[in-house]
Amino acid sequence: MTMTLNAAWRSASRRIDRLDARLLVEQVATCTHADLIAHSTRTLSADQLCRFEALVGRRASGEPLAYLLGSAEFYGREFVVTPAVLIPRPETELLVDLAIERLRSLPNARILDLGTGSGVLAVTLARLCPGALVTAVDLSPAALAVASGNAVGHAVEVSFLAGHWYTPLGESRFDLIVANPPYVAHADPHLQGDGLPYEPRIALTDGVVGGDGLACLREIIRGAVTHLRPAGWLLVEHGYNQAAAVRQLLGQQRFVEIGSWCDLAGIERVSGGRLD
Ligand SMILES: C[S@@+](CC[C@H](N)C(=O)[O-])C[C@H]1O[C@@H](n2cnc3c(N)ncnc32)[C@H](O)[C@@H]1O
Repeated sequence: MTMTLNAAWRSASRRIDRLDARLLVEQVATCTHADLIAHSTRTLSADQLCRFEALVGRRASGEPLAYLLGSAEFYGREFVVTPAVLIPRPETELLVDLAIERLRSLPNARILDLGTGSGVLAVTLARLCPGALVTAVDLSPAALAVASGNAVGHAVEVSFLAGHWYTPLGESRFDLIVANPPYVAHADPHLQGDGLPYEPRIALTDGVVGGDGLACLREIIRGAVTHLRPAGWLLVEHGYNQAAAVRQLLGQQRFVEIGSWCDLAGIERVSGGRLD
């Protein structure tokens, strides 16, 4: 059986979001949106149709579109994503904005990205700050393989290290540390919904039974004091209801200019401070 691109798109739009259906048709037919409009009577082969139906079925079951497409957009650039990495979120772009503001006067800054996942923060900062020296750490070797592929794809150099937060870094110190660590509490019901069961558990939650989700943030904030250069900045992403707790953690260490910043929805999602 074969089907025109347009018919396949319309038929899938009855089961999944129309835009998702369009992107999946374009993926299977290896065509652009313009091709889809101009050549909508082109047919999908039986093999393509079979692959398309399988993808639509997976999307209808809740599998995130980014894993089906194998890519996601972050800060205006495309990144390869696989189920080994968290799908980058728009609110994480706020971390980039805040980092860039602080790096303006530091053209050769040393930057550390903790929990790099797909490498979106490390790679984006390396692209935007060509003189910077960027290091990125993750516990997951599979995530690091995706991240280093993204660094090659975006033609930047990042030193990727495997290990637990600061452990692989020795005594190195940085001008700026960014981190989007796992911060969803282990018992949070959101972990069961909206595509999250498909994402790596290690990227979402610290796994502490009965915990508040802040175990990784506590460790990162404590360790930053010995891995920042004087006057260096730490910027961390956190949950929608964790800003006050994170500011308190920063206040317990030698941080000044402590603040929280809102995402586009007006929710405090990034907090940070400068080492005194
Ligand atoms: C929320 S994801 C962030 C990924 C990426 N930075 C982003 O913003 O899309 C958190 C990442 O932290 C990593 N991670 C979890 N525990 C870690 C640990 N103890 N040490 C280093 N990385 C860890 C996970 O593998 C995951 O890639």
